[in-house]
Amino acid sequence: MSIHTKLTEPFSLVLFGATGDLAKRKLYPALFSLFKSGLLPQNFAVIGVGRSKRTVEEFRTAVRSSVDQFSRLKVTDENEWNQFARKFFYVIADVNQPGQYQGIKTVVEENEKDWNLQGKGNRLYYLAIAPDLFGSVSRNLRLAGLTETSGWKRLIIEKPIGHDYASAKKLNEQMKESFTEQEIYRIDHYLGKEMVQNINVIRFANSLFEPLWNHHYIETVQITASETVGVEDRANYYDEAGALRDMVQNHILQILMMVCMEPPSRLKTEAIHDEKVKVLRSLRKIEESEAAEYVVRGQYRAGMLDGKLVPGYRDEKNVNPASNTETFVAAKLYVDNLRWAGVPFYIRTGKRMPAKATEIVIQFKEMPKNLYFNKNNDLGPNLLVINIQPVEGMYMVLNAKKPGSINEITPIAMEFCNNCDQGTPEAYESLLHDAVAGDQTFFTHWDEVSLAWKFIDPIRRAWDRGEIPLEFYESGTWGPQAADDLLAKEGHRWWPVSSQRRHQIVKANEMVKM
Ligand SMILES: NC(=O)C1=CN([C@@H]2O[C@H](COP(=O)(O)OP(=O)(O)OC[C@H]3O[C@@H](n4cnc5c(N)ncnc54)[C@H](OP(=O)(O)O)[C@@H]3O)[C@@H](O)[C@H]2O)C=CC1
Ligand SMILES: O=C1O[C@H](COP(=O)(O)O)[C@@H](O)[C@H](O)[C@H]1O
Repeated sequence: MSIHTKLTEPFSLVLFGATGDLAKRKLYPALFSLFKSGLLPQNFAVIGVGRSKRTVEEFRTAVRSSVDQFSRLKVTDENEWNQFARKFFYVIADVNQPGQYQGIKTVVEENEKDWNLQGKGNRLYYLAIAPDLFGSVSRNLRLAGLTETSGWKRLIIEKPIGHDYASAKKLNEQMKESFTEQEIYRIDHYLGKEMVQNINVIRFANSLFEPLWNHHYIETVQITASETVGVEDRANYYDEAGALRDMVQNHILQILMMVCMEPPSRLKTEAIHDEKVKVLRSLRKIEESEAAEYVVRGQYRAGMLDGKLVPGYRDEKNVNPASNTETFVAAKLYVDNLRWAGVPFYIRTGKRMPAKATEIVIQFKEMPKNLYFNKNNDLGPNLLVINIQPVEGMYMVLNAKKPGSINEITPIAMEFCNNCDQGTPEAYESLLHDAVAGDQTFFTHWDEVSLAWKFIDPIRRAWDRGEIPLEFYESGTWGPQAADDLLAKEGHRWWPVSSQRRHQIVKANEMVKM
């Protein structure tokens, strides 16, 4: 649903994890931006839950400081702020204690009474807490009667959903005891990003691209999600998870599905999910014995980034000094269906790389080189680059005549920037909006989660057996040499990321000649 659609139905948002990092950095700012944009209904309430002792006033003050610090849209008027702040409540509760849900119920019911909606309020339960608590919260919500309403009830959960297929399945079964699949909203925040949502439009609304979007015309597809940050203060989670579970199982595979899916029969949630799931079903399985051939894992060492020396992963706070956790993954994937037969999809993601960039490069097949225009061996392939972040947009690299020459070729670029002139909604704004609106299109279905784990698990097992080397890369570089070799074997190479070159016509010469 368009984020510009005003939400009109009253609702209660019960936010577990109200004192946590996600709430502070993403959720309160997103709620405020939605409010400030006039998209929230007159009647809504946010009931924060945590064990930390806070008065309602203290909680509202904490929400204010998170909005001031992180919100896309800023508070410009104290009346506006007071109207927003009045919607926030706080309940001290340990989610493992069923008896402590009564306090939550009281606040929810009081608000619903004020809105003349006794017994029929709409309720959104957001679990911004560790996944091992999801089962217990779902059960306790039901035991406390909080799932009994003739309005709608929905459960939003965050990743990671388990650490492998078996644990994800168990979690899912626990949640299913209280919520149906249609009521469970699994967040993959990449699906809330503007340009990820734009992939379908770029593909299916342009007769320029749609006929070419297959193995007849596309040589390779590259998906890069690079970060400059290291593990930061999340080592307790990350050292267990690693990049394969943290980024590939969810965000990267979601992007892959969007790039590869067939046109849906209708622009409806079910039809889109069906097509995405078919991509995962066609994804060539990588057996444990093949992991070394298809996947590279790396870990950052100390190095220079932005002119500063940064420590190696094993020296980071709370990381096991002998850790073999991967902070980088590169892989060669194949989608074995008629559209994509033989096209390699190269993916890479890593921390402590030279730039923050999420990009998709569609590399088209080259023109026959023996024809007219390749005298100087300077005829490069056409590229379509979809910039997901930080710059949102796309550009195409084409070939044209060098001005003044006879038949000399020069690469040229055509660029579109989505967020250069004005900001676009943050992923969490869009996702919160859709969850309240009841639109599951950009949330992940259980089939997607389960198939993604089934794809990842054998690779993980191969690594856990320790038979495949962990490659090291210096911080501030594009990963280990093995990641370049993976492509070189197929006669390909990574295209340099371009999104650092903000608001600048792309230097296609550099792109093509590097
Ligand atoms: N932070 C991020 O950017 C991202 C986070 N996520 C996911 O979001 C979830 C939350 O992450 P994050 O905010 O970083 O985690 P934090 O550790 O910062 O916060 C955890 C929250 O859980 C609450 N909590 C923990 N145990 C209990 C309990 N027994 N009863 C009640 N409340 C409890 C804490 O409140 P209190 O201490 O007051 O009890 C706190 O509010 C996780 O699933 C994470 O994987 C996903 C993507 C990005
Ligand atoms: O889910 C996660 O994503 C972030 C990267 O998100 P982005 O929106 O900044 O690209 C990553 O840093 C984190 O490790 C992972 O858990």
